[in-house]
Amino acid sequence: MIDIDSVRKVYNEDVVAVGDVSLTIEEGDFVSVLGPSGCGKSTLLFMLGGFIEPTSGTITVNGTQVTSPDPSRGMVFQESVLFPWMTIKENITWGMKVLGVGEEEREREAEEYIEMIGLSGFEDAYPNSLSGGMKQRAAMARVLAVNPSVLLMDEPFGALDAQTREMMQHELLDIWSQTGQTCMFVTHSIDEALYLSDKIVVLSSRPSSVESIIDVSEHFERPRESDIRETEKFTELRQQLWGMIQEEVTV
Ligand SMILES: Nc1ncnc2c1ncn2[C@@H]1O[C@H](COP(=O)(O)OP(=O)(O)OP(=O)(O)O)[C@@H](O)[C@H]1O
Repeated sequence: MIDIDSVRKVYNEDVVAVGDVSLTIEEGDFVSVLGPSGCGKSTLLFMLGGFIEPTSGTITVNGTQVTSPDPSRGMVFQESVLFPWMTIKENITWGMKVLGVGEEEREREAEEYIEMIGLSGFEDAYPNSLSGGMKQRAAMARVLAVNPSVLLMDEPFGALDAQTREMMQHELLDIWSQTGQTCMFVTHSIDEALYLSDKIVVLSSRPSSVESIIDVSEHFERPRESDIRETEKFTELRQQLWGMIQEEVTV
């Protein structure tokens, strides 16, 4: 369980990036964060990752306070973070190597994740020879290979074309259903948040706090098909969320 308790972040003593956020995320839940531009979504995610320290308040994961980055919390960024001088397989096994996992296990795990993420046949390719979508899949495999219990994603599909983005959303749900990780997903896309999430957290404009939490799992069962986007309920929830964010922008 993730417990975010009265977390505030002030940059340079005057930019209140996160005002006062309290939130509980159950183990295995897929939670997306929406909110007006600049309301502190990425800052909140980086604090969860342990990359940035809150100015006040605490974040605990399964009872342990987050004070620094940890391999149990994997992070996927908008631009895939891969070493260009390493092959896809070397990139994926790198984190395990750093953690001291033996070669045989590294090979076995890498093969499993390469298959899971649909990159079989590209093990020995270098990142520059892959498409944007393939690079992002490899970046995800690299994070998943160290088996984090929490997956933090900052607009991971934001740089992809619409079609690839939809495919990646589907694949992410497929992987998540197999791994059961707790996911926190930051996005600007209401549709993406609705399709992927159990819950959607809407943040208010700066200084941000939790404006509302929408329970999507109440309305859509899993596994989800992409045609849930055509349902009346989806349209209704999209309009509700759009209204909330618009209201925050104009406050
Ligand atoms: N390192 C930093 N130093 C100073 N101010 C920062 C820093 N990082 C972010 N900010 C400011 O903090 C606020 C929140 O930024 P953040 O990127 O967390 O918001 P966001 O909701 O993710 O934004 P967006 O929706 O545009 O991606 C913004 O006003 C931003 O300019």
